[in-house]
Amino acid sequence: MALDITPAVLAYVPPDPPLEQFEPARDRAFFADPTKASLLSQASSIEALTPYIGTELKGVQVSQLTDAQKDELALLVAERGVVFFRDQDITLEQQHALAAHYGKQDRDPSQQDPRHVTILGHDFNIRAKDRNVAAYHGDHSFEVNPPSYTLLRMLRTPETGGDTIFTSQVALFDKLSPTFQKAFEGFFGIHSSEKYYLNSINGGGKPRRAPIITEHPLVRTHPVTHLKSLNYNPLFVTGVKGLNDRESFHTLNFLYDHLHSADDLTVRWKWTPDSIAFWDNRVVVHRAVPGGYEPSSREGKRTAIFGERPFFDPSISESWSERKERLKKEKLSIESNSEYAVKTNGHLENGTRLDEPELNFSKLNVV
Ligand SMILES: O=C(O)CCC(=O)C(=O)O
Ligand SMILES: [Fe+2]
Repeated sequence: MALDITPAVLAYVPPDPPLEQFEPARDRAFFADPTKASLLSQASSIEALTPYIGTELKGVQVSQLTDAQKDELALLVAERGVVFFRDQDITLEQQHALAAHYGKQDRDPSQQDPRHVTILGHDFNIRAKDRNVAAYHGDHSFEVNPPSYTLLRMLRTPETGGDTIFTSQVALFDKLSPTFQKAFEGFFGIHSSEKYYLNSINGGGKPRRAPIITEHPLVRTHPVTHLKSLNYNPLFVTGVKGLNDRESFHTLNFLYDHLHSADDLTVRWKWTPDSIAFWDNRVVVHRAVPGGYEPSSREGKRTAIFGERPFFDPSISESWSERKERLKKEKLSIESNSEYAVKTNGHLENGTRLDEPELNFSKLNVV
């Protein structure tokens, strides 16, 4: 395999240097009303698709959101991992404008218009190949500043097939034993774009940047929710820093198993034309389900923005279960505090309940 690809790499010198680390603008979720009243009161239905991840909003056109609603959507995405919409009336330029609201757009070095990535249908055997979008991944996790808010809009979809699966890394961390949680909190994953780069070159592409290898904490703190999340994906994480080869191999195998047996922490989205998935790429991994449909019947456009450099700060972070426990206790002790009660037990005018204490991290959203 190495012999097949080496000559192509040697023959091609990419024009651009790697991106330097930068400080992104403050996460827009910090600007949101924690109750998200403006966004949610407009929705005709708010459906949590699974307990841990994924909410579908109906009756909302993302192209029509006010700036306040866009900020509230960021907070909802950060809390629920991924938010879905159907029947959206939005142009590519409007999609770019929406992305730009959230920060500096991730520029994909392999695309003609690097502001977005064109996603096509996938036709291969998921069991035979684990080097592409069928492998669980966080988009561009090898970047120094990997993407945070990421939006995929499907223009065309097959009648059946071509679904995408999203899994919560917050929940994946939470389901580890306390002993593994502690151990992993000290680890750094090695994220590499080498395979991605080689695939691109071997597919006839001319990526603008050389491959990069970046170390990121294996457990990260979400800057807004302050929840602890695993920061692993099998497509780009090639090793664990400081472990010897066998230790690294078996640790990655464990993580692979942990992720691939997490049906309970996962949502599977069936696309229809003009539907959207908007996810927080910092705390969610996803995979495309390939095969069984005509690839040319599927096309999407993905936009993303650069997030902060992943960090882990134990002094401000909690696991999902710790958060739930604390909110339960605090609620008991400050039940008479009406402001808090509104934030954690709000009801929409139309009667739809939106509290779910574990989904409401309002106390930390305002730091
Ligand atoms: O094709 C898909 O379903 C997912 C593609 C993907 O990985 C992405 O948009 O980041
Ligand atoms: Fe992806």
